[in-house]
Amino acid sequence: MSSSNAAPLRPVKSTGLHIGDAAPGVAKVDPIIIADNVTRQFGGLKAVDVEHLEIPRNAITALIGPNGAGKTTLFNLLTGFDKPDTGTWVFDGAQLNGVPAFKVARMGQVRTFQLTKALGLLTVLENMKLGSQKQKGEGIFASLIKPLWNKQEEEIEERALDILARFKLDTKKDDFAASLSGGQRKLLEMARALMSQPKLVMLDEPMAGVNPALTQSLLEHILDLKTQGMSVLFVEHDMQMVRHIADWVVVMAEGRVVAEGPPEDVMQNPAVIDAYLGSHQDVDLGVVTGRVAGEITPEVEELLEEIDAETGVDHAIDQPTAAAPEKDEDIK
Ligand SMILES: Nc1ncnc2c1ncn2[C@@H]1O[C@H](COP(=O)(O)OP(=O)(O)OP(=O)(O)O)[C@@H](O)[C@H]1O
Repeated sequence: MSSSNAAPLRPVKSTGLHIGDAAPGVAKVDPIIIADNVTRQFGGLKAVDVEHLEIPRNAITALIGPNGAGKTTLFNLLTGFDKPDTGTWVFDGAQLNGVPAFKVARMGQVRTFQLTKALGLLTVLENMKLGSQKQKGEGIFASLIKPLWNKQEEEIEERALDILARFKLDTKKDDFAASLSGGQRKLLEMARALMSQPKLVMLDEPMAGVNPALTQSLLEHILDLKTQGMSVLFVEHDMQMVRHIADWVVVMAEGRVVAEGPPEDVMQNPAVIDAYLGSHQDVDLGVVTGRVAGEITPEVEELLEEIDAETGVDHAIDQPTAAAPEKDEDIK
């Protein structure tokens, strides 16, 4: 699956990811991350207390849980941006605890970052180039051999332009990143992460602040990562998105993993429903975004009306629509 011009399809879910009953800490058939006894304490508060967790390879895993559950802290630990009090974890066969963030990224585990003010002052293309790893010209000896880094520079630019075209950002390549809309920034953050040719992409709330006009496109790109052989781990509060694209869901509460399993199972768990799902839990986001054919139930209509009221955009409800809306009408 590639561009948003593709006919709307239900995402192909990966199944058979685990061994035995789906319960917290369950073993995976082919894990890309295996974590053990990872804890992180802030004063008297144990923000993360994960006994055992395996993240499946070449699948899309959602990390959900209420505010303060420890999701971001766990992300920070796994990516080397914070140090645990205890614990070990292996990424793609290599011990990663204690490895600093830049090395973690070089080993193929990247996370997206919000565009900071400083990065906003660089162009879209410059941002992309910064995302690439192992630049030969960075070494002292290599930097003296001009043809070597010239060639590499060309390769990096070519890859950047190719990825930008996929994300429909190629026409913006010379614009300052700060001039992009909120949704386009989210696309750039993801595009930049792909510059390092990662094995695992970690996304922190990819849908936060994104208008429904760009939701479909973002979903397609995340699904596309799996098609290309990558693994995805994302934190998200939008349960429709989780239900729609996640192959596996890990639920955290008070630092611990309290449930895990395929989304349809986890979301039938009454405790999970009560604690974590919003008022629109029965609405299929795919139908709302026009990605999949589906009944326009009163709930879907209600959600569309809410979205329209918030954005001032009139969403036609002829379902399904084949192409993603061209215009990005982000909420600011
Ligand atoms: N640097 C810090 N210093 C002190 N306490 C912290 C720090 N970082 C996180 N915490 C606390 O650790 C707990 C877990 O926070 P964390 O941000 O990981 O949760 P979360 O699940 O990502 O929440 P949210 O969904 O709101 O982003 C919270 O109680 C938070 O206040």
